[in-house]
Amino acid sequence: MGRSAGKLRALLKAPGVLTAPGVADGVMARIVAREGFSAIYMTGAGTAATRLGWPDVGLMTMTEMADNAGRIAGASGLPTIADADTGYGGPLNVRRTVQCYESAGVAALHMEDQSWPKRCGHMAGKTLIPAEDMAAKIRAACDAREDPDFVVIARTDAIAVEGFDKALDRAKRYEQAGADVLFVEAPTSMEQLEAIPRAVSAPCLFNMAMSGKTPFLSVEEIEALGFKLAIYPNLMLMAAIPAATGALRRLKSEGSIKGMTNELTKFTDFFDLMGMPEVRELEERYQISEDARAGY
Ligand SMILES: C[C@](O)(C(=O)O)[C@H](CC(=O)O)C(=O)O
Repeated sequence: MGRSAGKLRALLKAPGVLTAPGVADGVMARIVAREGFSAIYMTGAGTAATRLGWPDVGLMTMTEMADNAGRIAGASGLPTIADADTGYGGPLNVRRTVQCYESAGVAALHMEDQSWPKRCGHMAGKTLIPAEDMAAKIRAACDAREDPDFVVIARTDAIAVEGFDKALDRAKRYEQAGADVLFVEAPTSMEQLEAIPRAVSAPCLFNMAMSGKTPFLSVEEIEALGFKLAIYPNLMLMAAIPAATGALRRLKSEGSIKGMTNELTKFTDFFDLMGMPEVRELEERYQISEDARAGY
């Protein structure tokens, strides 16, 4: 996990678009690492869903989010880009947010210009803070980082509230305030998507949300548009929900799990995914036998 922000900066400089699947827990984080992705994203919507069973409407607190982000960074070992909602207050709160995320082992956070309580960027009913207040929060975030490589991503939710041109004005303003990466939330057309990376010189983030507001584009198309980082916030959760629902329905209808065991992850594969080979190696290194364990 050490120097993960530096690793993320290097990945952002490399050719191509950096693809960061979104997760909210350690199991999903392990899958992303096993499947060979080089960066990971902590979704706020998925975190609210996974931790609380509630939607993304500003119910999670800063420390809960930082804690979850740290667990994901730890379980995946990957440079972690984490949702930090609005930064949880004014510039002073933002400073503390950056410090907490950084000490949790996160490489980057994104912070948006919505007022609190925020809502998922793809939902109706958003409101914004003034651009100058957001610019001050971005300056505070940049000042607060201890590792100069820690990546500050500024998000604007202005498209749905003030229109596309104002959203681009905000993005430019946030770039001047020091944001390393710009995230213009919920563009709705190819014209908008083409204009965003051209409007600023900092790298841009593409949010492949599942709402359908933003066109579903391939990684090649995202790259051709000039975006540098693509997040897939809830892809894995959306894939897991029908699978889990199907298993429960079969349990109900068949009264047993016997008929589905071939389709399920095997017990040993599950623990291997969770790092059992590493545990075995460590047990060997420290000579932790069953007898020794009995003495602890
Ligand atoms: C990026 C996002 O903030 C998230 O929480 O992952 C969400 C994603 C989503 O709900 O699909 C967003 O507001 O876009």
